[in-house]
Amino acid sequence: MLTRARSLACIAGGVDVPIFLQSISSKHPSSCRSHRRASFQHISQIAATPSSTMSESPPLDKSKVDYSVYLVTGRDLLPAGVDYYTSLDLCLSQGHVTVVQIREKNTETDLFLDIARKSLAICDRYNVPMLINDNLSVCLSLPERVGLHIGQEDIPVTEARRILGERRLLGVSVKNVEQARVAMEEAKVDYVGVGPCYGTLSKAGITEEKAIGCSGAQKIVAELRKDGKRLPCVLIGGLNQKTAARTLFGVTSAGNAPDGIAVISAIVGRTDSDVAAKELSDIVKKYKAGLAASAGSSIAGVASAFALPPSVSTTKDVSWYKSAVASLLTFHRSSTSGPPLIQTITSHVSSTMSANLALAFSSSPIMSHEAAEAADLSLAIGALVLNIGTISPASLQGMHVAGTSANRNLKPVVLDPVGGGATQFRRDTVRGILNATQVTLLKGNAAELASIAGKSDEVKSRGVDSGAGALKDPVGLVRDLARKERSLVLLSGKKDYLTDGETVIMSDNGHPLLGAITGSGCALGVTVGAGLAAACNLAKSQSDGVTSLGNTLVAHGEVDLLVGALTGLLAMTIASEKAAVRDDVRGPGTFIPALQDELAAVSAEDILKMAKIDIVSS
Ligand SMILES: Cc1ncc(COP(=O)(O)OP(=O)(O)O)c(N)n1
Ligand SMILES: Cc1ncsc1CCOP(=O)(O)O
Repeated sequence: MLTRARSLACIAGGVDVPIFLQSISSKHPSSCRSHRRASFQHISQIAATPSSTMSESPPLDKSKVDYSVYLVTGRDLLPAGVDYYTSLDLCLSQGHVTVVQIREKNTETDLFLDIARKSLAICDRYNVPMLINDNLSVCLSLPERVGLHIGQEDIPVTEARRILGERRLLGVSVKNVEQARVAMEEAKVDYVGVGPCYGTLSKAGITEEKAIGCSGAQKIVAELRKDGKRLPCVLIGGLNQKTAARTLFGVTSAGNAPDGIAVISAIVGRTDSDVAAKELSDIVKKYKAGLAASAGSSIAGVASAFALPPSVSTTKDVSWYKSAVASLLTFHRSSTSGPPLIQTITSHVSSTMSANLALAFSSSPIMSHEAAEAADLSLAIGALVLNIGTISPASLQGMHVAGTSANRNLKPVVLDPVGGGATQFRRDTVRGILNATQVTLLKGNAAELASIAGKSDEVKSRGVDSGAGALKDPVGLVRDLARKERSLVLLSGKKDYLTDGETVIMSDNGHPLLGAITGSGCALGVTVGAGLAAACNLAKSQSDGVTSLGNTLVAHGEVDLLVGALTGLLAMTIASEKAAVRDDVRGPGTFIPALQDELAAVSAEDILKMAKIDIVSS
C-alpha cells in the first residue's frame, strides 16, 4: 500500500536523481494484495526509467561474489556506546567480511535510505557487495550494484526479479527443500540464505524449536547441489565463532557444501568487530581448505572425518562387522605410530579408572580440562572425550574450547551426557555442547538419550543411575537421534545399540558387574573414543594420499567410524565377561583390576569368538 510518496534526491553514481520513494517494504499483509501489485508495478516503472538505472556505477560481477562471511547489520545489537558506521567500517577494514546486507526493521524508509547510502559508501571503500533487506524502494533508489534480500513472506521472488532486472543481486531465505527448489528453478535468485539453523535472539520468534538444525540445512544444501546444480548459499541463524565450524561440517554431505555463513550478533555484538570478522573468516577458510584437501577422496567430504561416515554400498553383515572389528583391533594393538592420545575431560569420580582403562586399551590418556591448552592439544590427540559427570564452570569452558578445536582439526569427539536428563542445568549443558561442537559419537543410557531426543516422557530420569526404564523403540530412538545430530549414537544398557543413522547394531555382550562399579560407563566412552581414533589411523595408514590440513593429517582412505566405535564397545564388554569368570574375581572390588588386565589382553580372536552382535531394525 502506498502510505505516502515523497520526492527525495537519491545519489546514483554520483548524480542526484529525483525519484518517488514509497515508504513501503516488500513485506505486506496479504489483505493489501491488489495495492501491493499496483505498488510493484509503480516501482517497476521507476526501475525501467533510464534515470533510475544509475548506470554510471559499474555493475556487479555476480559470479565473483564471495559469500564466505556475509554480514547482516543490526543496529539494535551494537554494544552500548558503539557507533553503527564505526563498527561497520571496522569490521570491513581487514577484508574479512565479504558481503553486507543492510537490515533495518521498523525504520522509516527515508531513514533506511539514508543509512543505506552511508553504508554503501563504506562498502564501496572496501569493495564489498551490498544488499538491502526486504525494502524494494530503498534498493531501487540505490545504484544497480546494490542487491536485495527477501524472505518467504515478502514480495514473491519472481516478482522481485522482474522488477529488479537481471543485474541486481537477489537472494531469498529458504527453510525447506521445496522453497529451495522454487528459488532455484522458478525465481532464478542468485543465492539463498538457509535457516534459521539455530534459535537466535537477533530475530523475533526464532526459537530452538523453529530452527531447522544441521539436518534441515543439510537437506537444503544437498538439493541446491543436486544434478550438478550450484546455487550459492549461506547458513544463517545462531552462527557464531562457536557454532560455525560444527555447522559447516555438520551440514556438508557427500561434498555438498555451503558457501559461507551469514551472521548478525557474532560481529555486530562485538566492540572488536574486525577481530570477530577475522575469527569467522578463519573458520570458513579452514573449512574450505579441508574440503579442497579431501576433494576426490572416498571420504564423503572432510566432514566425514568427524561426522557420519558415508553410506556404504557393500552389504555388511554380522560376520563382516566381526572381522572388521578384529582387524581394526589388531591394527590398533600393533600400530607403529604409537598409541593414540585420548584427551578426556571427565568426572573426577571416574578419572583414574578412565585413564587406566585407556592405557589398557593401547591408548594414552590425557586428562586435561584446561581451556588454555585445548587448542594446542587438539593438534596431537587421536580423539576427544567429553563427559559431564561432575561438570564445573572451568571444565565446561575447557570442553567448549576443546570441542571446537577438535572439530577444526578433524578429530573425533565423543560426548557422554552423564545424568543429561536429570536437571535443567544438565539439559542446557548438553544442548550447549551439541550446538557448539559437532559430536562424532553421542553415548548415553536410555534416560540421557531420551532427554536429548525430547522423549523424556518415555523414561523417567532419576539421575546418573537411571536408564533401566525401557524405551518403547530403542532402535527408532537411536536412529532418529543419529540422523538429527549427524553423529553416531551408542545407547548403553543391558543390551547396547550402536548406529550411524542407517545401520543399527545391537550388542549383547557385557557383564552385570560392570554396573556394580563406578566409572565403567565413563571408561566405555574412552575405549569408544580410542576405537574412533584407531579407525582414523587405519584409514590414514591405508591411504596413498595423506594431506596436510594445518598440522592435521586427513586420510584419503575410508574412515569407518561405526567399526571404530564397535571396536571400543566390544573390547570393553568382552573384557568384562572374561574378567567376571576369573577365579580371582569374587565381587566388584576384585573385578576392577581383572577388568583392567582383560582389557589389556582382549584380542582379535576373542572378538571373533565372543562377540554377540546383531543388525536390527525397529
Ligand atoms: C542471508 C540471509 N538469509 C536469511 C535472511 C532472513 O530473511 P527474512 O526471512 O526475510 O527475515 P528478515 O531478515 O526479513 O527478518 C536474511 N535476512 N539474510
Ligand atoms: C535475520 C535472520 N534470519 C534468520 S535467523 C536471523 C538472525 C541471525 O542473527 P544471528 O547471526 O545473530 O543469529
